[in-house]
Amino acid sequence: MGSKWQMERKKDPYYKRAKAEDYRSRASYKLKQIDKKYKIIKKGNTVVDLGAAPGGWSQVALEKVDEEGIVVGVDLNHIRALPNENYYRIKGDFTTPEVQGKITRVIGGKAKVIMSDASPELCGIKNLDQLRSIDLTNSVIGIADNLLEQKGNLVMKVFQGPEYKEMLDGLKRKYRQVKTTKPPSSRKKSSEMYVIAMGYKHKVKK
Ligand SMILES: C[S@@+](CC[C@H](N)C(=O)[O-])C[C@H]1O[C@@H](n2cnc3c(N)ncnc32)[C@H](O)[C@@H]1O
Repeated sequence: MGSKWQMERKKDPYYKRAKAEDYRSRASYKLKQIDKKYKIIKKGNTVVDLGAAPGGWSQVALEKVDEEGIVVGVDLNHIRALPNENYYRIKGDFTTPEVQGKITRVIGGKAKVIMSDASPELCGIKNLDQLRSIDLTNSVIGIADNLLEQKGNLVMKVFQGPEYKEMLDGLKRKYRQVKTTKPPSSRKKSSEMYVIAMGYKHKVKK
């Protein structure tokens, strides 16, 4: 007998599908559903996957970019290797200049897509968790400011909190189009949302 969480997971259709289709995570379907709707990743793109372990989003991105593009997965945790020669892994904290420098060196220029499914480590204290979430979101937006090429796309997971609207307004000034979505594979009880910011314009000074 497993735990309640393990039992629920076994019944989850996306978990079963991920196992059957050889994806490392049920989260793969979130990116598939987002990309089907917004067409954010194209053949030949350079994609940076922030908070990539175990690698489900990276697998989907690799299918999309094909052999002509590259995907870089970054995580605090080890990401097991994938067979694709155009997949690069970086272990570390992407909020640090050191890891950001490594990403820049690996892509050798700018990225067409920055995506982040990163979740902060939650401690259960609401205010503190909200702050951690905002910090992580701001880091992802800052990385996109530095690494995205003109007309590039950003996809990131966010948790709705007090600064949510302000964050969206900030993105609307920098991107041609900003959408929010909760893909069908995102659990209803989770407060996560995904922001899709398309067509990066330029860095806007506050
Ligand atoms: C929900 S998982 C990502 C799942 C992934 N999209 C997939 O499909 O397999 C969130 C990940 O974000 C990573 N993460 C959170 N904060 C991070 C940070 N500052 N630097 C690097 N990775 C981070 C965690 O270690 C965790 O592996």
